[in-house]
Amino acid sequence: MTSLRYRRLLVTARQYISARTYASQNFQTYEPVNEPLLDYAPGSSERKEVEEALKRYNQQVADIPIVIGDEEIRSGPELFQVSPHDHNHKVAKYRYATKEIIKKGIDSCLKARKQWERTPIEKRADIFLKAADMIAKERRMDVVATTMIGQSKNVWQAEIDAAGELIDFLRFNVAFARQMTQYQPLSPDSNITNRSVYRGLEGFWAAITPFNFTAIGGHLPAAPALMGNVSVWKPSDTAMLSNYEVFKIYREAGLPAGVINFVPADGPVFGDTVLSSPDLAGVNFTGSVKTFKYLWKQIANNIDTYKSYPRIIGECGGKNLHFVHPSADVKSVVNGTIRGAFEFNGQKCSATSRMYVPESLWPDIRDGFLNIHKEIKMGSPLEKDSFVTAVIDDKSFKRVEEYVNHAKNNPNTKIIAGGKCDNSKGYFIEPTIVETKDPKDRLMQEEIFGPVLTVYVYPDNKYVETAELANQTSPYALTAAIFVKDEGARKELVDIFRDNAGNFYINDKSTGSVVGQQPFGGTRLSGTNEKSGGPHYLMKFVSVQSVKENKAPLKEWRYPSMQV
Ligand SMILES: NC(=O)c1ccc[n+]([C@@H]2O[C@H](COP(=O)([O-])OP(=O)(O)OC[C@H]3O[C@@H](n4cnc5c(N)ncnc54)[C@H](O)[C@@H]3O)[C@@H](O)[C@H]2O)c1
Ligand SMILES: N[C@@H](CCC=O)C(=O)O
Repeated sequence: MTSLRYRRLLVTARQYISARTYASQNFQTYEPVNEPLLDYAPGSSERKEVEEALKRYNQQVADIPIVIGDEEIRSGPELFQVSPHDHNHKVAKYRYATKEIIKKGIDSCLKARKQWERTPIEKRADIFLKAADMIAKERRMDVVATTMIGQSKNVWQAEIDAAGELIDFLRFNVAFARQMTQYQPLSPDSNITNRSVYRGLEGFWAAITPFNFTAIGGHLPAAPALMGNVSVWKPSDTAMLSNYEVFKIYREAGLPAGVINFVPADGPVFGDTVLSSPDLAGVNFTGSVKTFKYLWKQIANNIDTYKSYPRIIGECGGKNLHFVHPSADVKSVVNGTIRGAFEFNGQKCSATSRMYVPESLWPDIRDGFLNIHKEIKMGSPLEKDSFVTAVIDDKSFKRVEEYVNHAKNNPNTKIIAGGKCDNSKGYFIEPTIVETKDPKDRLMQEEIFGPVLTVYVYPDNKYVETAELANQTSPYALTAAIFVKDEGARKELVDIFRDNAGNFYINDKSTGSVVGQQPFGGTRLSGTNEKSGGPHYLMKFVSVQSVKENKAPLKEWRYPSMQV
């Protein structure tokens, strides 16, 4: 049997086992495993299925409604989501909710809240386990194909995101919810029972989601819902198609109307409306620092209008680094950096964006980069050998192009590979590698969110000073990676970068966190670091009530010390 066939059989067997896990376990015993990924090799059944799904979605312009409770609303001017790799191709039509419609969404949440919050967690968990199961099986190709044509991920990247990661979020959260709610306080007096009641929050959540991960789109409203909360979900304009598929799956899995309301809207109109509601319970946001700071300031401005203190979660950008020590393994550095910097065109919050390389290794690392760079194919995600595709939209294209032009025109920077930008058909930016003489150049400090990697070459004997400089260069602290074999240097570098990254990698790339394995989130301006994909994340969505119940009559009002 060929190793490929063997691997496929293994994947199918694992899927069967994971499906059985759902069917035969309940909330109290459910133990998830990470969803095995399909490889979509030529000739495989999944390759055929995804091609059929792509054909289906490519032949239509999906008409996406605003969904409030059970009502589908299609009023207002039409807007379109296009394929980033072919911007003449419309994939979905949608409209923005007005202020009034957004308020209706809030009302719908508040109406649904009481019953949902009182629904036993086992029942809520069942719905999300069913949704995970549907995504793992009959709806897998829908979420993968819509992520490919709408967000321009190639099939492998779409599989990791829209299938693997989303399924994992939904399943692992169930086990995390059980672990978290198992805690009960002490009751040492036999007449007294103490208990913790894990309540969803009063009011509603605003789930505001980014374009770059379908999984994050689906996760941000689902996690609060699992814990008994309700939300208005504002998807990103450029991830509308895949996010609507996910929303429909939740409803088909049994999520009651109004628990999550699907509300496409203009960002600021949505923000201003939800943040001025007295019933705001919290904001679950992932996106840019600029938007997050705006939301935080608005909440501060409105603090006197709220019935409670809104909880604020914000997972934002990064300026993630690879720090290479002279003892590093060159091949790992080269392969890890190409993946880290250019997967999904650098549009990952964790993308490798700056790099520090010792002089002694730079010739080999540079040659390694240039050799791979010649082989990288940039093109449509529907062509199976495209590694780099198009950035998400015109705004993004212009922003990244501006950074590339800076690299071209600045005396301290030199482009050593890539540098071409072409938006005639799609928003294509070549994977670009820049060498800089200035370690504080803006290319080393600012989030670019595109396929641009900047390298600073340092003298080998200055690795401690250079690492300290790297730690202080950017306001972000999301992910960082060190490549080092020398044990003493490893310890020094781990210490220097301790506050520099919420997710830290040793001899591995700065991207690719897996639910349940590397809980994710950054510090400094990168976010509030709630660690999605880990057990502590769900704590944000519960408001614990401590209950003391006394079975003995209260016989005395005097203190023992007052007795005569
Ligand atoms: N740390 C993480 O876990 C993580 C994960 C994914 C993406 N990101 C970050 O997200 C960013 C890319 O995503 P993006 O371009 O979609 O970010 P963005 O900030 O432009 O948009 C995020 C969401 O906020 C909405 N929005 C914009 N202005 C708003 C306002 N005034 N009020 C309310 N909502 C508003 C957008 O419409 C979108 O739905 C990058 O900075 C990336 O690093 C972080
Ligand atoms: N989980 C992702 C980060 C998501 C941000 O865009 C990773 O680590 O690659």
